Amino acid sequence: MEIFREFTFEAAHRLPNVPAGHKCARLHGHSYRIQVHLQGTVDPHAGWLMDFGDIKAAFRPIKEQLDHYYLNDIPGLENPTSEVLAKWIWDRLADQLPLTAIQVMETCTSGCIYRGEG
Ligand SMILES: Nc1nc2c(c(=O)[nH]1)N=C([C@H](O)[C@H](O)COP(=O)(O)OP(=O)(O)OP(=O)(O)O)CN2
Ligand SMILES: [Zn+2]
Repeated sequence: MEIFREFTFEAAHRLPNVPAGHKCARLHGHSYRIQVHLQGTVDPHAGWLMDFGDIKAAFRPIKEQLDHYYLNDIPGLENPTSEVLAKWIWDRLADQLPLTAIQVMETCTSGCIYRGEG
């Protein structure tokens, strides 16, 4: 069984390593949507794998670091692509939750899914 919880935050960024003239080199912002996916077995009495509220509690300190900040200023996010951000979030949750995936949506149509691979 797999469950997920979605979170949102607003942040600004720019991508420092894109080719000259690329629009993403300019300062801009996104309404990020993050899905935290995890796996486990359903407790027969509770009827759930884990309380969604516990996922929310684990994500809270991450949201506090990201929401309404300039991502490039945050250690580890100097080049804040979706891919870098997904791994950054994974690395901060993996010791607390049985993660299967972190999905980052930068826009309604663009995002990435990180499953803990290298
Ligand atoms: N593989 C990646 N490609 C791009 C990333 C990224 O994180 N990983 N990021 C960006 C920019 O941050 C950009 O803001 C988002 O890209 P894009 O899908 O081009 O967004 P738009 O809203 O501008 O798309 P349009 O449909 O063209 O308006 C770029 N690439
Ligand atoms: Zn962007």
